[in-house]
Amino acid sequence: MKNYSEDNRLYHIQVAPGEVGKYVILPGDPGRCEKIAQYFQNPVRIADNREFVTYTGMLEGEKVSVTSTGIGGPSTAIAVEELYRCGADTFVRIGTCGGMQPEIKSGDIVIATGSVRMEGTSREYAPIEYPAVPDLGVTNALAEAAGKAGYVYHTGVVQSKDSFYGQHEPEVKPVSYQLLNKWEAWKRLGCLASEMESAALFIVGSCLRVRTGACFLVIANQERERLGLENPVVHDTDMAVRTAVEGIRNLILKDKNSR
Ligand SMILES: O=P(O)(O)O[C@H]1O[C@H](CO)[C@@H](O)[C@H]1O
Ligand SMILES: O=c1cc[nH]c(=O)[nH]1
Repeated sequence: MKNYSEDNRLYHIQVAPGEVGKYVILPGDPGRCEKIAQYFQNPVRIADNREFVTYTGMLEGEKVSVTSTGIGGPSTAIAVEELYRCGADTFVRIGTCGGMQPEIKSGDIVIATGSVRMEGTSREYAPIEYPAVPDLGVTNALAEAAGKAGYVYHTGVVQSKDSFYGQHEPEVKPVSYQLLNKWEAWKRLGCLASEMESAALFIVGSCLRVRTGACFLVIANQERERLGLENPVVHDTDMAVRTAVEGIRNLILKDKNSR
């Protein structure tokens, strides 16, 4: 495998093999990394290149890391591929999302059991018939963490797309006929929320045969807005971050017990 780098570091994330743990938390926003790393013991900043910021520390005696993916499938796929080459094999995305069903409220947590592949990246890895699904063990560990903490959480299918503004202003786009009709279909099929990275994460994970999972903070819900229901905007990602960190802790403990 070619690193395209003069030293041992992977080209985009600028991390060298061995500098990350097997367990990696993946926020989209680089600004979220330091906050997440504070939940680790002895966190060390490893790299900061483009949208990819990485810290490594310890949790339950295991090396764990956090690397930001930036927005969207292409940079998420790069982060996962390069982290895998550095030794990671378990990936948990923590992101923000917009609710799609009336019962999904701002401040709730959504845990993905699958993702609609309305994005381009995953098509360069697997035929569209193949489902974007996370690992069941990782997903259960996240649900257990959210439940134990007493958070309001929902499990179900989320929609991954490439255009944030295609989600929020579909009517002014030249392809409004497509965006609006598909959004309606996803809603009728019961999609809980919309975000931009989980389909790529799950499909790249399937290709690499590694474990993936994803949890999200619902920041708002345009469908509640449309129905005239209360819809405040919530920005504090702490509950979703804790769900990811405690989910990883659950997995570490389970993995140790099954060795
Ligand atoms: O909060 P993050 O993890 O970036 O996730 C969501 O927020 C961004 C859009 O605002 C997209 O990346 C979307 O998936
Ligand atoms: O509505 C939203 C909120 C966060 N991220 C998205 O992709 N959409």
